[in-house]
Amino acid sequence: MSGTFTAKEVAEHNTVDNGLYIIIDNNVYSVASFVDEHPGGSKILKRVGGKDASKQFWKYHNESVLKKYSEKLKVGTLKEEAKL
Ligand code: HEM
Repeated sequence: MSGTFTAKEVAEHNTVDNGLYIIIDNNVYSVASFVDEHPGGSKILKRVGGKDASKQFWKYHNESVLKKYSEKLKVGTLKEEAKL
């Protein structure tokens, strides 16, 4: 599954029930299936649902985490002109 999302569309997916999308750089991830296994906890992920979490992500992780989980969690990319 892969698509292009506006920031507004991502913002609509801000709960586990509707996919819990988060933006990291220009990519969109659906972390609903992952929240319960997130080593950093589910709470912190739910808090950034529907938002750009790039800053928080890079504070706690490195590129290898994205490499490992992208295939499973990435649902698309952010529409460039719609970036907040
Ligand atoms: C696609 C999204 C994410 C994935 C796949 C992911 C994955 C992981 C993994 C695998 C770890 C274990 C440590 C490591 O291997 O580096 C971890 C730890 C952690 N993550 Fe995430 N994470 C994601 C998003 C986020 C976001 C958006 C935040 C903050 C808002 C966050 C906060 C943390 C914290 C605080 C830890 C614990 C760090 C520690 O104990 O040292 N994560 N995450």
